[in-house]
Amino acid sequence: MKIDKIDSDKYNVKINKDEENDENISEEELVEKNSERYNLEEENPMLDYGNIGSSEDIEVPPLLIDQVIGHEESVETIKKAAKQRRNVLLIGDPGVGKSMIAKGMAELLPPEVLQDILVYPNAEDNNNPLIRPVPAGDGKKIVMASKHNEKGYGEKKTLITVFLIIGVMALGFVYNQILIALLACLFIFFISMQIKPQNISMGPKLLVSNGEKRFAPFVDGTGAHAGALLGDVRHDPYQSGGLGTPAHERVESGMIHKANRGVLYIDEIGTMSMKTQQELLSAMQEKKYSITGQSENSSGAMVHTQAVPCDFVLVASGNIQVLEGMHIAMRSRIRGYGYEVFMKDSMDDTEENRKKLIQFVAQEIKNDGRIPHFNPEALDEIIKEAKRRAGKKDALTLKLRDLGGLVRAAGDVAKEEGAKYVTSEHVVTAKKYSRTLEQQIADRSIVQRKEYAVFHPTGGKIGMVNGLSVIGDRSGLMLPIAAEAAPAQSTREGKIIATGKLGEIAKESVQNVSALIKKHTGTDISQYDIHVQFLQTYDGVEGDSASVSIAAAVISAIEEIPADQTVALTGSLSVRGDVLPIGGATSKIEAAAEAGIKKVIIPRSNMKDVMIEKKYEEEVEIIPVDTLSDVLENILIEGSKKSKLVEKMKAIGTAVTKVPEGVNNSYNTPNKS
Ligand SMILES: Nc1ncnc2c1ncn2[C@@H]1O[C@H](COP(=O)(O)OP(=O)(O)OP(=O)(O)O)[C@@H](O)[C@H]1O
Repeated sequence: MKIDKIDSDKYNVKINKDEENDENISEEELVEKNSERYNLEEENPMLDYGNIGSSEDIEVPPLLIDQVIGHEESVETIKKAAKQRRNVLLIGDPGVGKSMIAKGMAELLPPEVLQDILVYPNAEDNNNPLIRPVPAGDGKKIVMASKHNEKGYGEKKTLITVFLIIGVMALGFVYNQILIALLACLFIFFISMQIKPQNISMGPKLLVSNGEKRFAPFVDGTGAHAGALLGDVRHDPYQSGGLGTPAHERVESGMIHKANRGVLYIDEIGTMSMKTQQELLSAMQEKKYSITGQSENSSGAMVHTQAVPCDFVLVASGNIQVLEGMHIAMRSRIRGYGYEVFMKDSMDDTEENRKKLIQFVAQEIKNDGRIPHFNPEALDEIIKEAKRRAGKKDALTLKLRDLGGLVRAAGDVAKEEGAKYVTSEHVVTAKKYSRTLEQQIADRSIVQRKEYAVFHPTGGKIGMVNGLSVIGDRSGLMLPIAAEAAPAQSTREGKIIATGKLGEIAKESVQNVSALIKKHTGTDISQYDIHVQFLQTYDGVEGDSASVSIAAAVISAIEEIPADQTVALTGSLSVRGDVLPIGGATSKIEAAAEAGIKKVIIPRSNMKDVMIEKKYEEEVEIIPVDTLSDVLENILIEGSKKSKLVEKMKAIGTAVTKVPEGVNNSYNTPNKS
């Protein structure tokens, strides 16, 4: 900590020296300056492709589980779970491969133990159909044999009926009693329709068929209602007089039964009703579950089959919030008889992982089947994008569903041009088409805000700063913040009035900064009513990283020192005045550059995450900071008021570094007196 602070002071001196010439800095100089700070030249060296001419030469493993990229530990656990038939709870972001892993698990379960399930009528109790499991493949044969008997009988019956009718009509002609003969024929016809021998109407129905399956079944029960999940018995209005369809014919299996001896996958399990989760739990415990009509008003509710086997492995998944809606007993069951797996959203940027990523591209092309293969430069462009999307410099994203979208979009562009291979240019073009909704909203908001002059990236203004935020996953957004300080109306203490969704964050950061301001500038902000406003904030904006910006706006307002409008800033502020890391550094810097900002202040610890596109490197200077005083030094417009304030504020950093080594200085806030 001590060394950090001393370094940061030195660094600030360097920044200040650099800034003497900032006004006339050329694009090349700016790139050089930025590259010194965040090692541009290190970024994305080409992968050695050896004798790989295109993604066509990359082998795609036959088993789905071996196609899963970047989750080695999770895959290990899944393999263990498959061997022992354990339940699994997969927690992770959308699109990181949860359902893919569950499908892969089904391939690992032994297929030779699969069963077909037949349902038979019960002669003793019509409403209690009988269940008979048979080895996979036999179910169909049994039903076919029964149908064959039925067909033979039907043919015979038709033949006899036809003979009888012809005979009666002949007699009618002979004795000239045609009308009586016609009535007799009609009677014979009705009788023949009603005759069904016992053994034929008792033929079974195939409830679950696994005959042609090479692997254990994988059943996706996501979002299924109770009937589809647990089975149902259809309603039949013709129940009186024996005219209706027999009860066993109306029984429908549920997903839990179809998943017997395989995998039942349920995404967002926490959104399922507690009742259904409870039923699912008892099915898991008993490994068999009787089917009944799910609607109380239906005739199906009277039917109750014998217990139907449902010995499935449950793979439940969702994001971390899903745990809130999950039945406690269900979670405990998975924990006790299975594994909980937390899935990563990024992997280290190593050569091995880059190779896995190009294997992913080859897989997506093969699965899509409609796009050309990628040449090495295009593969490199995908690796670069995976780095950018990870939001960290030494990482590659594992949100591969989204990245797969870019692969397909690039393929479509190449196909439209009739190109043999997808090139890096196609990938760059595709990025424009595969922008997320949030990116499109962010882009449009920049244009709109410029049009309506919500922010002006020139000159200085008191109490107004350009904050930066992210919406969605990775879309940067300018977040202009205005603060106004007026003497408190109440004699006891001032108020912090912050409007909009980010109000709470604004209040917190003003409270955080109040102690610092009082200690180091002597200004007691409780004597002011402070108004903070986020100008034209889009609802989905996340505001954690706005605390440094709010503090800067408030200090500028109280001290009446104008803030530089060519500067944008982001960072999370600690109560001690340290600027802590935030997410989405790259997209925030790019959004600032798009908006015409010249300098962006970011937490120093985020410098390793900066991967802005080449075109922005020439447009914007990135300034790393450690403390609030560094921020003020860079954002406030030069003048005697500023120099005095920054001098005082800098005392925080120096005082903190003077804590003796070995002492945990987080509990030793310097005492000015
Ligand atoms: N780790 C991965 N390795 C290889 N391909 C992946 C991986 N993650 C995602 N994909 C690709 O993305 C597709 C979608 O992933 P999948 O449906 O498994 O994500 P998910 O985590 O289950 O998402 P959700 O929670 O939204 O259902 C996969 O079919 C595959 O093509």
